[in-house]
This record gives sequence, C-alpha cells and structure tokens, in this order.
Amino acid sequence: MGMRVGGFLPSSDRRLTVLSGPSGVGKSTVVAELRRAHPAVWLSVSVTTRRPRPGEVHGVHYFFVDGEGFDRLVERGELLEWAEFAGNRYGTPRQAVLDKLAAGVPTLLEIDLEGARQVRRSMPEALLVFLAPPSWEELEKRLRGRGTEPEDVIARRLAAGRVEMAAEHEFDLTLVNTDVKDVCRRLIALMTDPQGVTTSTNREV
Ligand SMILES: Nc1nc2c(ncn2[C@@H]2O[C@H](COP(=O)(O)OP(=O)(O)O)[C@@H](O)[C@H]2O)c(=O)[nH]1
Ligand SMILES: Nc1ncnc2c1ncn2[C@@H]1O[C@H](COP(=O)(O)OP(=O)(O)O)[C@@H](O)[C@H]1O
Repeated sequence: MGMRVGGFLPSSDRRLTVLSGPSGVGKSTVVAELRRAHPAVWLSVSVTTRRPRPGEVHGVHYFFVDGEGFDRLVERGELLEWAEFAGNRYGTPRQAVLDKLAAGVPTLLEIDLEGARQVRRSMPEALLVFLAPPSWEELEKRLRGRGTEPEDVIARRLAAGRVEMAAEHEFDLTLVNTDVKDVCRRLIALMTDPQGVTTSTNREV
C-alpha cells in the first residue's frame, strides 16, 4: 500500500473514505460528531455479533445480529468486507455502500485494519485515513476512561491497538485526534474537496 500522493484520481473516486485506528482513539466520537454536524456525509452502518453497549441503537450504530445471522450474510456475499475483532465479527453491508456511491454521496466506513486492507484491495480508489492518538498513554487513558469494557477486554483491545498502530504507514494519511471537531473539519474537507488530498501529508497534527 504505502502513501499515495493525490492528484491522479477523479474526484468521484474519492467519495469512499475509510476511517480506522486503535480502539479507544475516538473513532465512534468522531463519527457521532459527523452525524450531528455534517449530515451530508453518509455513515455506513456495520453488522456485528457484539452485544450492544448502553445507548447503542440497532440500525443506527450497528445492526446487531447473532453468529448465524452473520454467517448467512457472509454466505450470500452481502458484505463488502468483514473481519473478526477482539472476539466478535464486524462487516459492512455491500449494497448500501454501492447505492450511496452511485448516487454520489460522500461515504465513510469506520472499520478495523483488516477491513481497511480488504477495501484497499477491492476498491483501490478509496481514501484510507488513520486516526491516531496524541500518545499511547492517552490511548490507554481513553479506553479505560470509557468504562464500557472489563479489564480483560481492554487488554485484548490494547494488544490489537499495538498491531493497528504499527500499520499506520499503510494509510493514505493520518489525522491525530487531539480535538474531535478539528478532526471532523479535516475529514469533511478531505471527503468533499479532492484538492485537500493533494495538499495533505501522511501525517497531520
Ligand atoms: N472490518 C470491520 N471492522 C469494523 C466494522 N465496524 C466496526 N469495525 C471495527 O471493529 C472494532 C471494534 O468496534 P467496537 O466494538 O464498536 O469498539 P470501539 O471501536 O472500540 O468503540 C473497531 O476497530 C471498529 O472500527 C466493519 O463493518 N468491518
Ligand atoms: N479528542 C478527544 N479528546 C479526549 N477524549 C476523547 C477524544 N475523542 C474521544 N475521546 C474519549 O475517548 C474514549 C474512547 O472514544 P471512542 O470514540 O469510544 O473510541 P473508539 O470508537 O475509537 O474505540 C471516549 O470516552 C471518548 O469520549
């Protein structure tokens, strides 16, 4: 993969954007802020076998299914990509994404590293954005501070986080999540203004 410098892709091809990063970095927070402040961007709703957290709504944050339901989607080829993460499976419903892209709607997938790699292979024109924490210590603090997982699950997510952090160079660019609104502004600029990519380096602070 490696870094790609923009400027040689038609703008419509950039409308699919992938946001990945270690657990606890703030992906869900960024997505919630986009949903609130930038309704013109369509956020893909993933399917997962994970149990809902308090406040998570079926069809809004995820489609919550059991293992058999997930198997069926895989067998029917209805997922654009899917991966196992910390003991649960997650996938992107294919048709909804293709419909939005066909309609020219800027589309964002918030998915894990394995999923990002699959999208890179199947849709090489997608823009892959890595969300990084200001520091490793801050990442641990955010993950523990969220208080939604027991310590063994946190440990699994931190282990996965180390792997994700080591893959940052596979992404087209990095946004450091110091300020959520600032990250959203930059993301929107990238998704709606193709020139934004040509002027971005693969590390933005
Ligand atoms: N491959 C893939 N990963 C996903 C999908 N949806 C969510 N994820 C990722 O699964 C991981 C765990 O998500 P989640 O359980 O919601 O925890 P959180 O990201 O720590 O809040 C995160 O890295 C998500 O980006 C999907 O459709 N496909
Ligand atoms: N820029 C930020 N500064 C401080 N705390 C943040 C920031 N972004 C997110 N958080 C907090 O960090 C924790 C993890 O964020 P979350 O969005 O759940 O991460 P992810 O979806 O990447 O696992 C939450 O408690 C959230 O409120």
